[in-house]
Amino acid sequence: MASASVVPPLCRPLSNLKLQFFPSISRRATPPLLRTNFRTRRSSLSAAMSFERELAVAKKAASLAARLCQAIQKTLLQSDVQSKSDKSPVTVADYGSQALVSFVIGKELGPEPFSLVAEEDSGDLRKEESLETLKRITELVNDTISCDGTYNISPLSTEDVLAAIDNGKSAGGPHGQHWVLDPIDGTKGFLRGDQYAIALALLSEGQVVLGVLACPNLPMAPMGKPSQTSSLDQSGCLFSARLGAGTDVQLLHGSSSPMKVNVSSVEDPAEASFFESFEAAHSLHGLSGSIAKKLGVTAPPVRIDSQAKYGALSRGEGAIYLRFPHKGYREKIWDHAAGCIVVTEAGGIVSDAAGRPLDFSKGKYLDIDTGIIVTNKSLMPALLNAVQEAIKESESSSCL
Ligand SMILES: Nc1ncnc2c1ncn2[C@@H]1O[C@H](COP(=O)(O)O)[C@@H](OP(=O)(O)O)[C@H]1O
Ligand SMILES: [Mg+2]
Ligand SMILES: [Mg+2]
Ligand SMILES: [Mg+2]
Repeated sequence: MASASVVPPLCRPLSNLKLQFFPSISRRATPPLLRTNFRTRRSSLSAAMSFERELAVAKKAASLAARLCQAIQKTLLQSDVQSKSDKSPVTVADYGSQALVSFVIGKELGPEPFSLVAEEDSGDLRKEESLETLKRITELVNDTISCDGTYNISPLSTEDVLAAIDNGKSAGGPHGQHWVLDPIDGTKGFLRGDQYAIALALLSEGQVVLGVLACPNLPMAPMGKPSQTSSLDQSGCLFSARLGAGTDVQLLHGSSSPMKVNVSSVEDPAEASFFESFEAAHSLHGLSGSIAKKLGVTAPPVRIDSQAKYGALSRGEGAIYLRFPHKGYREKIWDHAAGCIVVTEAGGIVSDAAGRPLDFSKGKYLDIDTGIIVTNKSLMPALLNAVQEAIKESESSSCL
């Protein structure tokens, strides 16, 4: 475990950086109707159908969690901790982020319990040898809340933090409403100082109805094109999407207005570029290469970590995302739920390798055929053909 000295004092760098762009969701300003439980809310058509308030809560939660992750990643890079085999600072960030998101949802939409399907649980943290780590996480969570200033509460105890993390134990499924959280998606990218995302979605009756991706290291200016305004490059992006309402992007921290985004309209594969995982262990780079070749894509793959790939695609950067895990790997819903709605609301299509839409209603795993492919409506038919041919070829060559 890393020493307490690597934990940054959050208040100092963050004290003047309150989340000023969410004043509308302060508890006091919330109409009483919207503070009732989910079942009651569903009886109010306008509130139930729009999910506007839930989206504002999701943006607030993900942004606050991003604050904590950014502070930890900065320290990781400065102190070179990422080169050690001990990955505990990441664990601290994962737990802290999950606790914060759970805390914000509970504060904003409580007091009734909510259902959260999340990646982390508190099992290891409850062990005696983890007490110092738990105290550090608690301190980080309290610092982040107090620097933000929205919630005037007494500091959370270690038990409060454990309970907030364990809110994420829900199994999901086809009925009711379930928040779906990946507190840090792209852990390996986070360690390298590369891309990662805080990914939060809401499932209602088995369907993803909203999603946000906080991408602290993804600049507002498209990759490879530095913006004229350096502050734009420093903030990171917050993507948000609501069913039927499109996808927006805005600065992760700051007061920019959300801007509507659309996926690429490229129709000629020769002009398309494609994303895939940075980590070869997460996706078969050889298979994507042969698909790209069949399709006529000439640009080399763009390899980045996390659901930042979905965010980048939603704003028209690149035209295709290919993900083919090694045999036996089961995809989890928190790795795709937010990214999926961010892309589909921007006009894209997300499917498995057989062309079926992803089904988020089956619990924490996605039951998918072979892989996940994402592109625009024009390219999808040709992409599906190329995918199926390439898979057939790779299967027959592995039988030889
Ligand atoms: N063998 C494997 N095959 C496919 N995905 C894997 C994997 N091992 C881990 N992952 C998932 O890949 C995610 C990162 O995706 P990407 O490669 O696009 O950055 C990880 O999310 P976490 O970082 O949240 O654990 C993890 O859930
Ligand atoms: Mg993940
Ligand atoms: Mg994760
Ligand atoms: Mg993980």
